[in-house]
Amino acid sequence: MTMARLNGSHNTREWHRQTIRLIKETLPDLPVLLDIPGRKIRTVLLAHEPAFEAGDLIILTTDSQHDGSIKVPVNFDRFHEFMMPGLDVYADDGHLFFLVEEINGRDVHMRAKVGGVLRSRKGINVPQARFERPLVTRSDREMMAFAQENAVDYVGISFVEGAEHIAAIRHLMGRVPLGIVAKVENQGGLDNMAEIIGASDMVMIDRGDLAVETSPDLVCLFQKRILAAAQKQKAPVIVATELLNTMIEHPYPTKAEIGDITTAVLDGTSFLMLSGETAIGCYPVEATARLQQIGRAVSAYIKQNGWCSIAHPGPCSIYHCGPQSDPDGGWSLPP
Ligand SMILES: Nc1ncnc2c1ncn2[C@@H]1O[C@H](COP(=O)(O)OP(=O)(O)OP(=O)(O)O)[C@@H](O)[C@H]1O
Ligand SMILES: CC(=O)C(=O)O
Repeated sequence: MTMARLNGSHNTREWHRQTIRLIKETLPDLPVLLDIPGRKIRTVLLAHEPAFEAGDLIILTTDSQHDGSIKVPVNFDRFHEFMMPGLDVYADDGHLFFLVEEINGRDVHMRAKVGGVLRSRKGINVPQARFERPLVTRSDREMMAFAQENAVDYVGISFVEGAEHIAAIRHLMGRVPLGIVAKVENQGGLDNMAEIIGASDMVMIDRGDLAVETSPDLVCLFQKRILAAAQKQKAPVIVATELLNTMIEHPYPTKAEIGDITTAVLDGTSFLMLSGETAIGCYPVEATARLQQIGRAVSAYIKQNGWCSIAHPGPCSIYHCGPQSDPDGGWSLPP
């Protein structure tokens, strides 16, 4: 493992504090990346996580009194103002989707298109809506102070759509600068990828949100474009999400997942990131080892055979396989 990523949207502050301390005690040289919750809209922590069938009515609300049993609150209190009948709403990286039928005060009535369970703190995406949210929220400020207090190395910033957002985050950091990982996860991020790459310290291709916000069918091509743009600027990139998704439940990956990792390495990714596999999966250790094994094997083959679509391939390990890496494969992290 060459970097540990913690997601500030899950678990408690105390859990994060203790986990950061544990990482620093155990692996003092391992960089820590903390994702700041940012502008991503999510369900809140629910006492009741509703299960439903296709065709059932589900109500999202900005009335925080609810607990999920009748209505499901979301963490953006103006959400209802941007909703209208006919909009598509996606939840949980697009695994669940709904059609808005009616807005009633703070409640958004939606018809489920597929069955499932709407769980706590799952992302809510409405690609057709343009939410007016400040670049930096109150919870971002608190989380940034927490990141600085706990001396993490990088913060991950969601839904970056331009250099202005990165500048606002740098300003917020003041005298305690941390590395900034810009998460490219919507059309705005794609449109402005060159300036985002230039302004940040590293870019993350967040395939979960990016797929829902744009097109799941084209996300692999978007990944290639971002990787090519980053190589032009010699900037490091993290490819994230579903690399070994079946290993959440099974001890072995599919050939398609191995192919996905191979493509990312061939296209010059600097880091490969697991998320659900290690956050909630049954095989976190196996998934981590397997990712490293595949990355190393692919990098070694590329090197031996001089067969690669990029100029300077380097060996690969988890989170780490850089075209711009040194001859031993050690990616030098920006100070
Ligand atoms: N502590 C946790 N408790 C429950 N589920 C979690 C926890 N941490 C992560 N998950 C789940 O694991 C999966 C992958 O986690 P990931 O960190 O990618 O979160 P996410 O909610 O998709 O947010 P992001 O878009 O910022 O990555 C998601 O389905 C997430 O809900
Ligand atoms: C990792 C992440 O934030 C995503 O895939 O959306």
